[in-house]
Amino acid sequence: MINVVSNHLNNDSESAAGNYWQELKVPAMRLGIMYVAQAAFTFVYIHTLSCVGERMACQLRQDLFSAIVRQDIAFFDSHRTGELVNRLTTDVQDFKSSFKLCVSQGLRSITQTIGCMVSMYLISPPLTLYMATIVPVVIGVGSLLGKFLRNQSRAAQAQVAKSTAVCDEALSNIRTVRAFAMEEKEMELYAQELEKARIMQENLGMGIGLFQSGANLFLNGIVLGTVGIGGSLLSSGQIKPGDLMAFLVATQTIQRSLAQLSLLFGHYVRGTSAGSRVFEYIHLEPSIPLQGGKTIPFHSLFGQVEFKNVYFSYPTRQDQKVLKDFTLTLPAGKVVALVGSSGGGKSTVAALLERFYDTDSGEITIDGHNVKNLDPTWLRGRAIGFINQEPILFASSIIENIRYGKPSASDFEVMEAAKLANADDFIRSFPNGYATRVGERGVTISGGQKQRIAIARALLKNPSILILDEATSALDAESEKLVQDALDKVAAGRTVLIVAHRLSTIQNADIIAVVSKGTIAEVGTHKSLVDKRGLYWNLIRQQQQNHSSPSAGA
Ligand SMILES: Nc1ncnc2c1ncn2[C@@H]1O[C@H](COP(=O)(O)OP(=O)(O)OP(=O)(O)O)[C@@H](O)[C@H]1O
Repeated sequence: MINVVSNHLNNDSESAAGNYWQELKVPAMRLGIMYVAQAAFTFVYIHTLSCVGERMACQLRQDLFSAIVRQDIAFFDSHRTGELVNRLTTDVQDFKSSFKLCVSQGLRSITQTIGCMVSMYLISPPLTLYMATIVPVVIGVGSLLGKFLRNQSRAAQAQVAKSTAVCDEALSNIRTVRAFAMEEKEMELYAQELEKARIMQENLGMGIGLFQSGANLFLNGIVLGTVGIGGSLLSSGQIKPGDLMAFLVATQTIQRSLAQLSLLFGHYVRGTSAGSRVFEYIHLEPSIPLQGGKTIPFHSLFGQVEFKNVYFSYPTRQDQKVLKDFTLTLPAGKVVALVGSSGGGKSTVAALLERFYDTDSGEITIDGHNVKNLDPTWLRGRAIGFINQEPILFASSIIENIRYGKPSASDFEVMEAAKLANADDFIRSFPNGYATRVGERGVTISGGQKQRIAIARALLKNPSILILDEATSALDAESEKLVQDALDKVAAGRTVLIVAHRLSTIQNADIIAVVSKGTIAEVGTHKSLVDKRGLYWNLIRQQQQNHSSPSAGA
């Protein structure tokens, strides 16, 4: 009996469950489809936003880097590397994060607010009008405060960049820091700059916090105001209780959305000020463009250089006239050496020929063409070779460092250039030969070896005009002979401008010009200048005394 009842009951409950399932099947499936669609939308939305953000950051970094690299040398005289790197990294990152956050959360809050406003208007136009008059006040106050906080944010970000610059400088020059036992001092300096940044960021945080708490108070006031005005409309029968309830729910949703927006405000402030720091350089036009202008065909380029009444001050130090009425001719195919006391302006002459800067007045011509009318990329990339004898090597292989002189050069051409520069033997003596990687600043090879790699690099370019900015640091006798020998080979058949610091190396120059206080004081050959017993003769005597004094003392 019990079994029968229980079977019956079971049959009953099974059929009830069956009916129940039949009724629920369609809505449950709809709900399931909705959940899957929601998951799919969430995925598409997050993925799309992430793609847009990353592509934007990547593009911004590319644009910013190419804008920075294009800037005048004067720009780099007044901006520290660390600050520039900070814009490329931290500022772009801040801009991207704020953009993603503001778009994802801001869009939701704004659509929620608009949607609720519409339904509120449908419920009660007078109450909605009251709401609508208050929202512009919030926006107005927000914009004013936003402007103030954006300036604060910009200042704080600039300070962060300054601290990064201190850190960058110390790490880039770690050998000097170590040699002078300045680690503690550098740590202190960095800590000081960081501390300033921390205070500025905290003040900014306080400003944003004050704005948010004020906005919250204000928004809660709106809800209270709605209750008050709604109550009076209710008592006068202008609104039904159910509608007032619905209106209040919508008001609270708006309040939550606007509170969410006020939270986003801090990110918006940081993002826009980071963005303006990024775009400031992207929109900055250099005064000396990289491209544009005439080129002289290789076969008709003789390399006669003339400086005519050149006056020049560095843009960062306008009040100091570095060159004054500087006039000098470098005949085609001849070697001209600039000598003179330190700070006289010799390296400046070389920098002007490379058009790192433009003259204030006067002109510099190559085969009669003003360098201002020549294509700067052609001028620096093809016409002029620059060998700084304290060269910087890139953190890559030796072969790539030499190929920097002509990216299209074959391995054979690179090796031929290295042979001419007396570099092939020492490069092959390394276990990895030409594939040997040199350190970040080429620190894994000696000074003389670095110089010969730099000479090979310039040789590969095969320029008509060569500038040799002589090293101030002396090499040992053997190394110096190898370097000098390589230089003699590389100089043959070209117009050469030597910025000389040691007079012993330039006695055979065709012309020696003594630069003093930004002008040519004497010019002639070694013999004629020695016979003259003037400034050049004095310089030689000074150097001889300097060289002989240590041995005299010994
Ligand atoms: N980038 C720069 N910005 C501002 N002033 C500079 C810059 N480079 C050099 N100067 C200044 O210009 C003057 C000439 O410098 P320059 O390097 O041309 O002299 P130099 O004769 O080559 O000296 P040295 O023999 O010591 O290398 C110096 O007073 C120097 O301080």
